Amino acid sequence: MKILTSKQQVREWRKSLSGSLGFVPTMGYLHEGHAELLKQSVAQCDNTLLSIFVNPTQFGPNEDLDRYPRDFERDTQLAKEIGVDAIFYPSAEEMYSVQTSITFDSGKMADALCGKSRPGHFDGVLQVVTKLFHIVQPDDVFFGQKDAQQLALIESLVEAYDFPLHVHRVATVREADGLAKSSRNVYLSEAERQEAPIIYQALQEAKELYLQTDSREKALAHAREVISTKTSGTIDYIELLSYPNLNERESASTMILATAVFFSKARLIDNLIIERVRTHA
Ligand SMILES: Nc1ncnc2c1ncn2[C@@H]1O[C@H](COP(=O)(O)OP(=O)(O)OP(=O)(O)O)[C@@H](O)[C@H]1O
Ligand SMILES: CC(C)(CO)[C@@H](O)C(=O)[O-]
Ligand code: BAL
Repeated sequence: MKILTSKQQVREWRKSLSGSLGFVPTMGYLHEGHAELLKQSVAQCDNTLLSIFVNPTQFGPNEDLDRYPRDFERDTQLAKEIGVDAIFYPSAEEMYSVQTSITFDSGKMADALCGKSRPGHFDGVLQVVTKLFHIVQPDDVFFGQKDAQQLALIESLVEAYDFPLHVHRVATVREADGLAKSSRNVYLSEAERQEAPIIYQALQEAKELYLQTDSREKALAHAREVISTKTSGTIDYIELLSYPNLNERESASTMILATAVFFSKARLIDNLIIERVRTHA
């Protein structure tokens, strides 16, 4: 497995390949969620590249850029076991040495959910993803449904700006007790880790309620009540929107029930996709 640290090395490696290239962008500190993305790429593509880059431009001034968990040795070992062909592991200087006045604006789709509480976050994500796609030139890219708003924005970027690649959606991988796997779960105290699975339980109950009653208000109130009474976390948002458009007013056949919850040192996100089957009398 090759470790590539410069854009030039990636370009040369890319040129040497035969067959298709699958690409899995990450911020490292890999877990089974990332492993699933990588396994799907290895199974479907002739070659797989993993990138590990904690992208500074998607972090707000008071967020966890400096303390974001890192373990490059362990990540390398896991990637090797899965059959990854190369890791792109650039420095921030390598990625951002060229100055430009051109900026990214994620627009309306970033006004909801995480975009609302992390202003500028998705502009940074789309900026780095655009750079990575141009450097790597993959045929297939793999993103997790856990970061549903990110996935929707990347799909929109790819479609609207004609990136010649296919975006694969990968279902959220969970711990045995239902907690969505996340690099940030390590920030949870023991007591918080015990109660964190309640987020997923609350979403499941609210989804059932929504399907039974068709009432957005009842579903959201239930999820809010369960999370606020049964965990010590503070709700950042709970929303029920159309997916992937993320529109509050639209009552679409595919909806997303999504939440973010602050614990003492971690902000966890989770969501469920709801397919509404219309029955005609
Ligand atoms: N539990 C999961 N199941 C499936 N995919 C996941 C899961 N967690 C992360 N991913 C995907 O892995 C890719 C890289 O995400 P990232 O490195 O930010 O991991 P993360 O665990 O989500 O970290 P964080 O806790 O910082 O959000 C993204 O496409 C993300 O959606
Ligand atoms: C897509 C990504 C690698 C861009 O930095 C990041 O937002 C992530 O890990 O989900
Ligand atoms: N997985 C999303 C990356 C971030 O929280 O910055």
